[in-house]
Amino acid sequence: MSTAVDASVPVAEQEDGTANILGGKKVAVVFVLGGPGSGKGTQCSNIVEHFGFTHLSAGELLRSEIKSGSDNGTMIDSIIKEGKIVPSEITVKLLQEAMIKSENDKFLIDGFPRNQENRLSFENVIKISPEFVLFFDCSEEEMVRRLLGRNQGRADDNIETIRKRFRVFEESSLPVVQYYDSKGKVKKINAAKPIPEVFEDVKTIFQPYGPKAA
Ligand SMILES: Nc1ncnc2c1ncn2[C@@H]1O[C@H](COP(=O)(O)OP(=O)(O)O)[C@@H](O)[C@H]1O
Ligand SMILES: Nc1ccn([C@@H]2O[C@H](COP(=O)(O)OP(=O)(O)O)[C@@H](O)[C@H]2O)c(=O)n1
Ligand SMILES: [Mg+2]
Repeated sequence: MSTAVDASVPVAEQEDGTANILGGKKVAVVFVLGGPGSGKGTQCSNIVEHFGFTHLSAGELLRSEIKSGSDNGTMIDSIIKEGKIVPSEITVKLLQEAMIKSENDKFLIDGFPRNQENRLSFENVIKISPEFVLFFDCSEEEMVRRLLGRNQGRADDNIETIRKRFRVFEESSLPVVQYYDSKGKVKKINAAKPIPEVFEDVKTIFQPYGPKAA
């Protein structure tokens, strides 16, 4: 594994004194938040392509854990079908393993932290503070439309679970956004626009981190 520090990555000085070192390398983390269907995964793919980040979707990591038949799989599956949030120790461990395994030093962490427990667990275990939080703002009406049209065969993309996910987002995830906002770390994007227009706004934010290395 490369331990070189890429001086071109403007890793922010952290006011809490964390060094943002993981497995011997200095890393930059961006948390990507927004309601279900706001376009987090779609825009993360664009950011990977243009700015060379590694995309880690907490939801994808949990779904792989179910598919792998791990001990926790059945429990994770029922929590996701209920639209609830999986215990942080499971999700943080999956994120930590993926970050250590990666050669990259810039990570988009999509759909995490989804509650204050997620946030504190990441802070305590991984000890990395995000450069900033990218927040996709979109109406529920538009998000429902997108989720019902997503067609990825997801067990949680049905109207009953979608309603539950919206409530969890409001009650548990928005307080995390507010927490980071109080620290001046939130970059809010109007996610209701068409995909290319949203990406124009995203690009402006990521300009200091790119372009992707050849
Ligand atoms: N700006 C947009 N306008 C219209 N549809 C979108 C937009 N962004 C994403 N989508 C579509 O909406 C669905 C949900 O997007 P996704 O990126 O999976 O959202 P999230 O990860 O936030 O749940 C997908 O089918 C995607 O193609
Ligand atoms: N940090 C996280 C992220 C996702 N999840 C679970 O995984 C589900 C799907 O997350 P996701 O990020 O893939 O969903 P979208 O917002 O992309 O639609 C969530 O509704 C939660 O049940 C979790 O428990 N903890
Ligand atoms: Mg997603």
